[in-house]
Amino acid sequence: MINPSVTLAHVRANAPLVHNITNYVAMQTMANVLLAIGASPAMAHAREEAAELASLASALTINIGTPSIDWLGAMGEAAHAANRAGTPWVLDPVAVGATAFRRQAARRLANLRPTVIRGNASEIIALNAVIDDQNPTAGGGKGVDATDSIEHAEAAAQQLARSTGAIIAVTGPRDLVCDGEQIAMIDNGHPLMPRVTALGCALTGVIGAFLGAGAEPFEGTVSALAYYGLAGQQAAQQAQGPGSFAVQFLDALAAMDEATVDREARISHRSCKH
Ligand SMILES: Nc1ncnc2c1ncn2[C@@H]1O[C@H](COP(=O)(O)OP(=O)(O)O)[C@@H](O)[C@H]1O
Ligand SMILES: Cc1ncsc1CCOP(=O)(O)O
Ligand SMILES: [Mg+2]
Repeated sequence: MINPSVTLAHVRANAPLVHNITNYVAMQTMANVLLAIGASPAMAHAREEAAELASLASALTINIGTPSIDWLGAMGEAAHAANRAGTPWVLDPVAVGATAFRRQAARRLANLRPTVIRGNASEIIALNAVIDDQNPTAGGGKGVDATDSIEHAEAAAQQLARSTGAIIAVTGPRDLVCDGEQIAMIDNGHPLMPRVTALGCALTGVIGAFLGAGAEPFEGTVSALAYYGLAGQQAAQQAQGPGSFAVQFLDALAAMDEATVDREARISHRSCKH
């Protein structure tokens, strides 16, 4: 039985420092989302300081949305520092199927033992293909957007969990979390969420905050997804479209009543099929 409110309460009480090496598009949205949930965000991608900051933080997130060679060096050093410090870290393989450069970057990072990997269905299918040395074009995706269904990504998520040792979170109209043995499905969320850029990237930060507040990785990831989706549902009730939704969404994350999360989280659990 997962109680999403427990970790939300820990985040609010402890304000974990979350170090993010994220993309130019997501930086401000992600920082605002982390502040709204009660965490303390820090964005830092210089190679000169990435490892030092990662070893101070409660959690690290690494996102390849706008990659460059310099940033990749910082990402690798930060991931190693997090591993040395026993700090949880989350990988967001944005648009990994799109280019050879992203495939190479994501393969290197996924092999550095991330605690959680979160992506949309197409990203998880593509990353699994990369790690498994399959056809590099496996997994559709249109740039940063998904073209595959969650159901279609289930086998890839399971295989990727087993090959990397990470918890795999696949997000979309429904969310799926897999640790290689068990699967949780989360049926919260709203169709306006993918109409605002960087809400997936910001969610990666929220997972980081939940783990940084001490949650066990599988439970913490499921809890973060349920809370986030529920905030999307609440925001949509007030919104006129994507613009006002973005504003309402921050307010909904901040105002979320902890008992409401436990009551309205739609989480189901089962074993993996194979
Ligand atoms: N069609 C949808 N209906 C409900 N929730 C959605 C939908 N698409 C995405 N979401 C939610 O939006 C958030 C970001 O997920 P997603 O759009 O898959 O990430 P990304 O931006 O990385 O592709 C998640 O909380 C997910 O549940
Ligand atoms: C549009 C875009 N281009 C490069 S990164 C990025 C943001 C992607 O954000 P998300 O994966 O949360 O939609
Ligand atoms: Mg994304």
